[in-house]
Amino acid sequence: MEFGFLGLGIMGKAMAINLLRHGFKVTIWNRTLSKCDELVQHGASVGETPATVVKKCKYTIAMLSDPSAALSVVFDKDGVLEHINGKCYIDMSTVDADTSSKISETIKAKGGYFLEAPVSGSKKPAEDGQLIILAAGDKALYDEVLPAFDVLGKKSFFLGEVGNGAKMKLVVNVIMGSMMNAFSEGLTLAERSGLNPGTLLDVLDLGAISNGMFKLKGPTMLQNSYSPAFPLKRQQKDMRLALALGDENAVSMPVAAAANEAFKKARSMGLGDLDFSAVHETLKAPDHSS
Ligand SMILES: NC(=O)C1=CN([C@@H]2O[C@H](COP(=O)(O)OP(=O)(O)OC[C@H]3O[C@@H](n4cnc5c(N)ncnc54)[C@H](OP(=O)(O)O)[C@@H]3O)[C@@H](O)[C@H]2O)C=CC1
Ligand SMILES: O=CCCC(=O)O
Repeated sequence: MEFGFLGLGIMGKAMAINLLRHGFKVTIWNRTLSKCDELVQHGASVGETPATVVKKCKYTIAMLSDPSAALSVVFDKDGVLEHINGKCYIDMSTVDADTSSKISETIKAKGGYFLEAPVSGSKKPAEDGQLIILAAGDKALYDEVLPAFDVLGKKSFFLGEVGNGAKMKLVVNVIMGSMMNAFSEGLTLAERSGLNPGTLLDVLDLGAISNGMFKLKGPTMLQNSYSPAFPLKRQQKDMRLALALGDENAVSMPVAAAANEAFKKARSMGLGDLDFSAVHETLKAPDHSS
């Protein structure tokens, strides 16, 4: 099975390498061409534009930063639409439902097939083929590409009409972003009140709120180490999109709104390219209270 792959950032690179390792043929494209070099070593071919990739491959996956990138790669000159007739496009980027629907409707109107399939799980699960895939759209296409999803993920969900995958992903990430802020406040409170925050991690891990994120990020946060697995600017994008979904559905989300403010503050401090756990740094501003 041959796949096109557009977008070789943290996630796209790991996912495309995984497909190559499992015997899929992969033709790649990335806006910054130099990022293709490493994948060529793994056996990938390079397409000059998104249009040439789609022309060559029956199936093309995209893993792009945000709604504006997802739209640009489809609608701009030399974009996906130019050769989409009869071809299949699977957008795994985290975007809002409106963006996904706009892409879907246009692709279908031009004779193509569309599936949205955002993922839960970060850099390591992407490297290990342990993502959780939240697909929606064309069910026949979903069934066709399951062999690839089985390589990329540990579990795939088919959620019905286009938009449901995007919404599910945003709901998951708004919970995650809010949890990260509560966790960060707790670590800081432990430290400032004279407790050993390492012991707090052990206590948390034994109780009802033990979870993978605390386990993975806690030790590195205590070392002020924020090598990006999930860049903070992407988490803030997801908070923004999830809050907009809350607006549309008249859901009051004060916890998420406060978490979003913390991520915005972190971005304003120049931390956007670090891991989203760097929101922890916002609590370290000088304290003039005493
Ligand atoms: N990192 C993570 O843990 C997870 C991320 N996600 C989601 O996956 C997607 C990718 O994330 P991630 O890999 O971390 O992000 P990165 O910032 O590492 O990669 C972003 C990718 O988008 C490309 N891109 C950005 N703007 C444009 C544009 N205007 N036109 C064309 N290409 C563009 C970049 O190209 P270039 O190299 O030229 O900049 C790069 O390939 C995002 O939607 C994110 O929310 C989902 C689950 C986990
Ligand atoms: O969108 C990014 C999600 C990161 C994760 O699920 O760990």
